[in-house]
Amino acid sequence: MLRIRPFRRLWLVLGAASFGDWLGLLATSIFAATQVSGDTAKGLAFGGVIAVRLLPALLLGPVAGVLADRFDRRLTMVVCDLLRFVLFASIPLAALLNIGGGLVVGWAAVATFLIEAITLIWIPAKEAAVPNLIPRTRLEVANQLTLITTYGVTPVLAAISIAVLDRSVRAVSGGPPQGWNDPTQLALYFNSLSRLATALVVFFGIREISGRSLGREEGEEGERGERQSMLRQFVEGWRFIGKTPLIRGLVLGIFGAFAGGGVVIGTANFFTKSLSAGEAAFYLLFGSIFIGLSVGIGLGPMIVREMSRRRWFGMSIVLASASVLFLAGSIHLSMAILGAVLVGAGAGMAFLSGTTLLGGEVADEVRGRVFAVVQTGTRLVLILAISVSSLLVGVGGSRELRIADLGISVSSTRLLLLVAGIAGIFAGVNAFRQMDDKPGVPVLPDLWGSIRGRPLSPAEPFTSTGAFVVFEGGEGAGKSTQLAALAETLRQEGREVVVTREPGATDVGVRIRSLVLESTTAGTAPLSPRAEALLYAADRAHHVATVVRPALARGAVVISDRYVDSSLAYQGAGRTLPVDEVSWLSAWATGGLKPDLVVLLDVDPRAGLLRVTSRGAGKDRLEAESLDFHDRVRDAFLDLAAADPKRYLVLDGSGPVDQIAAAIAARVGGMLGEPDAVVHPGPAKPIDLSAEPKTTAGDDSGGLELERRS
Ligand SMILES: Nc1ncnc2c1ncn2[C@@H]1O[C@H](COP(=O)(O)OP(=O)(O)OP(=O)(O)O)[C@@H](O)[C@H]1O
Ligand SMILES: Cc1cn([C@H]2C[C@H](O)[C@@H](COP(=O)(O)O)O2)c(=O)[nH]c1=O
Repeated sequence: MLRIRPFRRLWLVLGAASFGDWLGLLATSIFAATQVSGDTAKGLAFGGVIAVRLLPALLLGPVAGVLADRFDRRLTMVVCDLLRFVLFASIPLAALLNIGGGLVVGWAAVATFLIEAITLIWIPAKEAAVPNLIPRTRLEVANQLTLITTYGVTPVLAAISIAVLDRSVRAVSGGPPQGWNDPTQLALYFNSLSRLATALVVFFGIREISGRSLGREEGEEGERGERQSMLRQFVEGWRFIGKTPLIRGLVLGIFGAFAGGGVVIGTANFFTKSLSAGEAAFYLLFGSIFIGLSVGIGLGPMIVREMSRRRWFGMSIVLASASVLFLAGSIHLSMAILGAVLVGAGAGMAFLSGTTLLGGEVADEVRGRVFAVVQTGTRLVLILAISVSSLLVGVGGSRELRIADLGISVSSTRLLLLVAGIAGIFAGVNAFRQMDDKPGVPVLPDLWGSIRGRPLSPAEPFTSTGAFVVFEGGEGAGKSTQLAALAETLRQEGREVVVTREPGATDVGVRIRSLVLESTTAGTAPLSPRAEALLYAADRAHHVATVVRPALARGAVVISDRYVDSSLAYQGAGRTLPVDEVSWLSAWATGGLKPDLVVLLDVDPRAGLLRVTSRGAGKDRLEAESLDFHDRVRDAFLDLAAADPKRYLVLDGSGPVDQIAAAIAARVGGMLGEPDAVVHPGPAKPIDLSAEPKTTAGDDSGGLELERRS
């Protein structure tokens, strides 16, 4: 990632600037407190500076995004940083003027307000520029790097630096620091210089940030007379957010997550009391949330791997909110610490996936405005959630609930956490629904598959008016015989029937069939199991795309001699390749197309193979496999049928041909209805890898249907 020159430079300056900003935040607050005397005044000065930092979001937030989308982002960043350079330096310089503590604190507050207002413009410009510097596929890693640098490494470094600076100054001067050598003042000078450095590097070293965007080109045209008004740009930004389900889901999800986080922060102090834990527990819980955040941001993508980022976002919010519920029910500090780590992990993953989605899926011309809304909204939601929840926790008191020997304190704090958790879960589910890019794909199997690098694919959109019947079974089970009989019956009823098979129903398939079934010539290496699986999958992909789907779309009844189950049984159980991998491969090859009915003809492999050899044509490569191999194949077929009994008709293939044919015709006839009213049982669904075997349902099989083998 850091090999990309403009990104490397931006990351370095952002790291330095973020370090400076954290130093600045700590220093301004401490600095203001040291300018006045008395506990109350110190507390007011400290809190006042923090409050003033949050205030501009209320006033300027919405406009900031318009500026980021309207003007050259590089110049916007440079001008903002030069102004911040001057303002940061002005705070300690004011103290040197001997104008009195009150005025110095007043100026610190004004300068902080202005700095924060400028930051509101700088952040959307920077956030909107980053996606233009790197390929989309690397955006997540870039976000990981910047988030960990900004919220993980630099705040810790800043706190350590201030402490070390303070100690060093005291050691050198032999007393408390005075005037310019005060570490808080030095930190502010450093903050100021870091902003100057950022401005210079962005101006001279990262010209790419100026890249053209439609909106800004429009802006330039506007200078020739057609320029959109700022008000219109502002309104359009909001309209875009309101009308685009992905963005709406993202924004609401992020707000929900921040509201939950705010409630956790607002109630944290009372919560630790309700655990009867000491003051240190408060800091322990905070530390745990931060550890969780780092885990979520740093390890999240490695854990979920191929998971759809849109799904991951909603799921992360649900994880964080469910963990808030867990926190609400914690009766011991160890439980609360686990809950706090999980809250942090969920929030970190939501933060990372949300930022990446915003960067990757929002068009450049509105990106600044969307980032500005998120930035402003999150601050407001956070302040509201913290203040309202810290007010409410005081109300209501607490009751002691005795369950067995445990005394659980049921306080308004826990109730608030409960409400926040439930509301967060709703926000997460709502975000998931609005943004889902795999509708119909079951969530947990998809998550499990993704963790193992094989996410489920959504079924290809496809309207079928026909029906898809597949014959499966071991060698010589009687598939071709029964398939021909069924086709004849259906044709006599006046239906369009397409008889096909795997492998070998297409020109490509014929060539694949000879590759997989012809015995290897002496001296050449035998076909490897994986290559064999891929060849069957390739045949299937082409077969489904060129024969099966078009026929189903026409309304025909498609009857295929073998399909996906043959791969699961032969390559999975027979060749002992991981069945879920073979299943995933077939699901991908077929776009998730499942048959409406699978007729499984079960015969003992010994009998089946005898039938095959009695045809006198010799054995192909698979027929020549060992009896053990064929036994495994048979068992696998029966297990698959048992796992999805409604979709299978399992018949004893050693019975009389006519009886088997009658049983099949009855089942298929019942499924299809009257010839001119073909009912398709349901749309194609993705293959669910998590299905556990279930018992076989009874059916109209004329007494031939097999019991499930244990
Ligand atoms: N129920 C049955 N009872 C006795 N013989 C049968 C029965 N069904 C089919 N046969 C015979 O068994 C042999 C194999 O039948 P068929 O070709 O239909 O099986 P298959 O499952 O399609 O075989 P393959 O695995 O080679 O595709 C044929 O000679 C057929 O006439
Ligand atoms: C589709 C499919 C088939 N096979 C095997 C099963 C048989 O041994 C042959 C096909 O021969 P048939 O006479 O047409 O039945 O191929 C397989 O191993 N995997 C598959 O996916």
